Amino acid sequence: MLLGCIGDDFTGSSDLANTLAKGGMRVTQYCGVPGAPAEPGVEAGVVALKSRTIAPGDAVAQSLSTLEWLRKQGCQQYFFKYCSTFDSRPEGNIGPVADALIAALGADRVIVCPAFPATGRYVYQGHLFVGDRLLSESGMQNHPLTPMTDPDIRRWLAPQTAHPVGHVGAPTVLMGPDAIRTALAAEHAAGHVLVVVDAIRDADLMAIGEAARDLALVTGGSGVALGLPENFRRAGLIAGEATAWDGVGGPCAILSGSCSRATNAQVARHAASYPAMEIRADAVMRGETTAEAVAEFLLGHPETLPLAYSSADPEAVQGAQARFGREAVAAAIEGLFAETARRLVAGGITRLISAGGETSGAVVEGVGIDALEIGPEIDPGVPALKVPGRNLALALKSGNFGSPDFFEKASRILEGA
Ligand SMILES: Nc1ncnc2c1ncn2[C@@H]1O[C@H](COP(=O)(O)OP(=O)(O)O)[C@@H](O)[C@H]1O
Ligand SMILES: O=C(O)[C@@H](O)C(=O)COP(=O)(O)O
Repeated sequence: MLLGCIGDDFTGSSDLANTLAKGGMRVTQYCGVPGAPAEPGVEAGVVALKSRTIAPGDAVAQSLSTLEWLRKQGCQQYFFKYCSTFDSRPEGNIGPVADALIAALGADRVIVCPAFPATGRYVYQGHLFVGDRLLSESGMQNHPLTPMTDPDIRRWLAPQTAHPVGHVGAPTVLMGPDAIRTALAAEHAAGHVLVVVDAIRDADLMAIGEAARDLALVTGGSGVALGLPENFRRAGLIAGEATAWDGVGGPCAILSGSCSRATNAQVARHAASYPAMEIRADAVMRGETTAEAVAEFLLGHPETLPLAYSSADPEAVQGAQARFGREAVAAAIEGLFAETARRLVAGGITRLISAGGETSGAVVEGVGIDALEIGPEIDPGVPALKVPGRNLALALKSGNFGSPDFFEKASRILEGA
């Protein structure tokens, strides 16, 4: 294994795995820290954690034990994957995990770059944009768990980390890898360990990737990983053969616990043409909606693409959180999706589509999956996935990713169409 990656959620990890696989690396996504060594031939290992919104101390502990396993696999470089919308809270977990990895690896200049131009995430002058809006006006200010109310990544990161935060601006990045390397050295000399690096185009990310060749640790969205496979290729370390991927036929079901704008639109569109069950937070909290009932509904429509969703608009989410508490609602809905997913797979579902990072973490844990093979890209940032040795394919969609017809499209690609 050459590149060892720690992902703070499951959709984000499959997004990173997708980028590395497209870059020609042989990638496996692991669901939690594996209990055994990686199988031979894996060039990039992406360990998915569900650590984005847990207590910072727990996120650090899980990330460090992941690092320990990755180090045992012989990795030459490490990547900490977080969200392209920098999802975090004033107490973490991006800063605390980055600090712990810096200490463990002795890293002294660490790129921080959530940019992902293919999905409209740009970093310019230290500020994060989604499309033509600042992050804090993009809908992310209403996220159920990590409301992002400040678009200045340097300012948002500062209270999360013990290190002063530096910046390499777009004018330098546009000059290419040597200029970026020199700027990182200057930031290092100025005492800045974590350095926010601007990027607005894939070409910028390729240049940053090249400049990162000798860095022990890189952090960011999947975009900044775009240039990393090329470093290994130039060094003659990766084989670059694509592994064959066959789809999986059989019944399909869709679970959506994401309340992000893109998902809400995908849910509304899908529900207009297919069987759909709305899961209301209040009914879950009162025990009126159970996993048994949700699974029964979905398994009752085997010939179609049935959907069950708790996706709701910001007012409904805020109302439920005010009545029951943010963490309590999230935990109850995630628990419901986990148990529903377990029942679906036990009931014969072979293609499972899940929308939302935390939701997907719950779904994968509910089904009990150790590792995932990476298949073709469904939409930018979302690959088709298959469970090795089982007749089960998945798509784990990040909340704000995917075209309006994502669910139909994913079902076709999972089938190999
Ligand atoms: N109707 C709802 N009311 C309140 N919280 C909800 C509702 N539906 C889902 N949630 C919670 O909101 C969170 C959504 O996060 P996630 O699944 O990561 O989606 P995204 O990828 O869009 O961020 C989850 O913890 C989920 O359980
Ligand atoms: O970088 C991204 O945007 C995604 O890979 C990701 O991490 C998304 O997280 P969720 O929106 O919570 O699924």
